[in-house]
Amino acid sequence: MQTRDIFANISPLDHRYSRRKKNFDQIGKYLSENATIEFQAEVELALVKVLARKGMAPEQAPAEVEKAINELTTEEIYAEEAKTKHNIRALVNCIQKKVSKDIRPYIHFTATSYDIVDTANSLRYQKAAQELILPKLKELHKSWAEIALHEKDRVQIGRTHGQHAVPVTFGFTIAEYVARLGERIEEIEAKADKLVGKFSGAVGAYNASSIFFEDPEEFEKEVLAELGLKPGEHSTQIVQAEPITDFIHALVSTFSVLAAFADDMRHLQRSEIAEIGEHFGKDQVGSSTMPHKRNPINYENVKSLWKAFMPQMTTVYMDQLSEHQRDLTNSASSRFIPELITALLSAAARLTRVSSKMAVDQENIKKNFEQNKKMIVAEPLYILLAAAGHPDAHEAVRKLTLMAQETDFSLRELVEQSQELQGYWDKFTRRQKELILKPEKYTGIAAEKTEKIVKNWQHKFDYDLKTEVL
Ligand SMILES: O=C(O)C[C@H](Nc1ncnc2c1ncn2[C@@H]1O[C@H](COP(=O)(O)O)[C@@H](O)[C@H]1O)C(=O)O
Repeated sequence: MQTRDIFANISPLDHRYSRRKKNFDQIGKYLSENATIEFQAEVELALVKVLARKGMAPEQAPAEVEKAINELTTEEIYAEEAKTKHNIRALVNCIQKKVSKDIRPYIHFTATSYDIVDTANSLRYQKAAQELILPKLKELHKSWAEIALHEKDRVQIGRTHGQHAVPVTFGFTIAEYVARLGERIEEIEAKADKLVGKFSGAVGAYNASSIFFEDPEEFEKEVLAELGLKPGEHSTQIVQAEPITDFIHALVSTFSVLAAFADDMRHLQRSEIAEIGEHFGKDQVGSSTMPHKRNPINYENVKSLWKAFMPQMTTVYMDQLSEHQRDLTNSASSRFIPELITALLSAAARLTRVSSKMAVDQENIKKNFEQNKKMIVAEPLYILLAAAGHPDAHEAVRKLTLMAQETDFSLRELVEQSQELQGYWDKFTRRQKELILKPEKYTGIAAEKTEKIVKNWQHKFDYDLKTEVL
């Protein structure tokens, strides 16, 4: 077996959930180990650029450093780390070896390792959010908006506690997720914008940079501005932990929305419910032993990935604690954040694929609705009786539902058989009576609300839908 074979990798994210996808190179651009080092080198370059601009480093320093970092390889840095046992010193040494003697002193000048590491991470996560995560999630969002709009009028039984409750529409069911994902997308956008860098040295008091700069905070701002970042209000050897914690929380809670959707859709695929289906390829196998099966494997995969990565949030919270001006216990743990992001991207891509080919079984949605039709109107009936002056409407209707369960009569028929209740019934308007006689009309404003939600997000995210929102 060749060592470069992708199946030699340990993480299933490499060989199973991302690498085989055509966008892996793009993911690797921000989340791979090569990217980690490239972004760190980019921060070292920004420092040299500012030093040269200030006349401290030779004029040609940025060009030389840029050339040097273009030639850097991850392998050589790891080989150097094997000697130094310090990854950032290894990076600095490798850059220094590639530039002329008079430029070497300005590599990493006044910096501590985490001026580089934390700044580079904020930068790559911010870019990953803008160029990778947000577009991918918006694609998924659009596919859900399409379904919501297309299905806005399709009456479906609403379920609470797994029991038939009162009617909604299938579009409304999906609109919940359009709203929840939309709000999370905005949250990711906001939290990515708030990621910060630092250039405040080994304990955050600008000890080294204040030797050379009258206003070291201004110098920090200049270096970070080269990269499009800002500093936080305070830093120690590391940036304040909260901006990255909030950013990852936004990602993980988004992942939870995806998992909740997947779980709901999986339940709607149960044999007894069968209201939707996953597209099934003609050569696809459902079960190795039961040839008839069509399993909701995609939804199950998303929930499973979420189970693997959602708990990582606990680690992120633990990384908020660092002793005094820092300890290194957040170092190894934070190296797994790219995996969490990759898993989220994989789940989003999978759900987009499945959602855009979702099969909605109109017959079964109707059949399930009809199943309990006579009970569904218990709620409007009791409310209308109360509004018509019945002193104990809830109890009266509860008794009717028990009778309805024991007989073939509908609630309406039982009302008709009771002189007392019929008296209240006669006070109902035509429209109110219709709600009891035709439970499928008892959907509240499900369709309008669906349309409103879709329209809101279509406007915000500026995408076209096949089904027009008027
Ligand atoms: O600017 C500095 O370096 C300041 C220094 N603190 C350190 N800051 C940043 N990195 C450091 C530090 N110390 C070690 N290392 C190196 O970090 C690497 C940790 O590797 P891993 O545990 O795999 O994540 C691994 O390569 C470690 O060697 C201090 O003494 O405060």
